[in-house]
Amino acid sequence: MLRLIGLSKSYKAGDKALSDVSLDVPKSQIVGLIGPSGAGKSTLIRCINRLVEPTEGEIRLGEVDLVKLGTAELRQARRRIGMIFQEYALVERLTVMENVLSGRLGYVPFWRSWMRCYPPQDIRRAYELLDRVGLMEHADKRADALSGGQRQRGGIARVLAQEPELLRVDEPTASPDPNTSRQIMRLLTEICAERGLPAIVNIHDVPLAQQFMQRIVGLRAGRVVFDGAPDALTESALTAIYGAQDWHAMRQGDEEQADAEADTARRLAEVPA
Ligand SMILES: Nc1ncnc2c1ncn2[C@@H]1O[C@H](COP(=O)(O)OP(=O)(O)OP(=O)(O)O)[C@@H](O)[C@H]1O
Repeated sequence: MLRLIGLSKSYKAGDKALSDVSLDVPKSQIVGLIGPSGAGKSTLIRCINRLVEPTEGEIRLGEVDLVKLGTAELRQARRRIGMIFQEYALVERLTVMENVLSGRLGYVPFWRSWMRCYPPQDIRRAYELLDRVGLMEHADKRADALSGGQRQRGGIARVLAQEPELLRVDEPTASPDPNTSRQIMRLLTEICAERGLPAIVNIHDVPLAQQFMQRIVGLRAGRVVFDGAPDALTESALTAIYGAQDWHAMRQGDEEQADAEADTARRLAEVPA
């Protein structure tokens, strides 16, 4: 369980990026964080493992307030917090297997990682994870030989190798292919349910968030202005999050994209086999 209590962040330049944010994310719950550019989504995600130091508030993971930890304890605690990035999911020149094993770096002695000599149980576990994300037959390929969606799956396996108690996910849906985005979201939601993992997902695609998230938190100018189930995200809630003008522009953009996708599908259907 993750508990944020009265979290605030002011950057040196004077911007108040977060104001008094309080959130509880119980086990297995996957929360979509939405909001306009500059609302504070990345700041919130980064504050959780103190990559950005909060100005005020508490960050409780289980019984521990991460804000109070010293450097060595924080390093230990960070192993329990997985981060999945949209880009840079894997180290390209390493194999998929080596990438997954690198999730164990925080747990094995330095010489083992340097020699790439991981304990047998870590290797067994890495194979299980590759199997779970559907990459078993790609284990020995270099990461740069994978498609974008496969790399994201590899990134998920690597984070799971870390045995996290919490997942933070940065924009998993920036993929140009909507099918890939949906597959990745489905995989993430299944994995959170299977492992009882709480997750916070920084997500720009509102319809996708509504489809896959159990709960949506809307930020605007560093404050939580919506916190509820996806079907409670009405026009007026979206206007409170994005502002009337931006929300209508976004919706129009979505409709244009849906039209373009339908048009492409129609054309493809017309092409003789
Ligand atoms: N390193 C920094 N130094 C100073 N101000 C910052 C820094 N990082 C972010 N900010 C400011 O904090 C506010 C929140 O930014 P943040 O990046 O968290 O928003 P966001 O919701 O993630 O935006 P986006 O969707 O565009 O990524 C913005 O006003 C931004 O200019």
